[in-house]
Amino acid sequence: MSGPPLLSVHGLGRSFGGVRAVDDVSFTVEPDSVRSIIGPNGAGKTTLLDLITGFTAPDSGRVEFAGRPISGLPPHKLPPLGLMRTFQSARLVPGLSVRENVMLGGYRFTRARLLSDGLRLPRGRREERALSARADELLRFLELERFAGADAADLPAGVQRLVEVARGLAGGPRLLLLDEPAAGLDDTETGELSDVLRAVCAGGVSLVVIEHNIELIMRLSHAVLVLDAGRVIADGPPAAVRDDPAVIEAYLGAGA
Ligand SMILES: Nc1ncnc2c1ncn2[C@@H]1O[C@H](COP(=O)(O)OP(=O)(O)OP(=O)(O)O)[C@@H](O)[C@H]1O
Repeated sequence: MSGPPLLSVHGLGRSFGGVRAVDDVSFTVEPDSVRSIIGPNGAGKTTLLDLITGFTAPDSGRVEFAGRPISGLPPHKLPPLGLMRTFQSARLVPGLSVRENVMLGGYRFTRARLLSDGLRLPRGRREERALSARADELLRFLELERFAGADAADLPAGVQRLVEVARGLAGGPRLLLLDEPAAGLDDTETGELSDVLRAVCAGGVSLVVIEHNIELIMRLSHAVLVLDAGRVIADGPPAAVRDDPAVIEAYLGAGA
């Protein structure tokens, strides 16, 4: 890991009424790394992701991605730059196949694209075939090809989470932000997810992972940011963060 950071967050802040949800948060994501964000419920983790990806406007601070300012850009401008995210709530689309769900992650909603799709022009069909081929390639990479034609809603939670990762990769990001990818998974499924995320990172995609599963965080991360009540209370390698008394008191508890 060397060179300038892939993502730089400087002094981000946002209040909702009287609640300072994110308070002067700064951190970086290095190329080819996994950066985790942990903290108690309500610590501001999802709001921080929303501020980085343009879903919520910050009231202070700025963000740079790959050396260019991205503060103020609307969410749909970020995937073409190489920044993708998944959502805690927006899961796979039921009624669509796994392949179709993955293809959704690769669409570029430009005006020209909507026109060529709407009119069924050759360009639209060509892009459709390219997206389908890319989806199959990703499903092979994640060893999910046997599920390609299945209805996404019929799959076990562990497989659905992996398909969400595939969908996040479909647009060819340099950085993928994952909001609680292990939510609802058992130990075996979490282990599989961990292997997949490692392989994704080794393949040149950096990750930001919000998670409550500390085992996963410790296994996966190069650096961990800890939030409490909107503020950074620790930032460093996983082992140092785990042993930090402030983190133990605010989040991990005596049993961790
Ligand atoms: N749109 C909103 N309007 C009002 N308050 C909000 C809004 N979004 C977040 N908050 C508040 O901001 C604080 C941070 O919430 P956030 O969801 O970012 O925390 P979190 O760390 O992601 O929590 P969890 O682990 O439970 O997902 C909370 O007090 C929450 O109630």
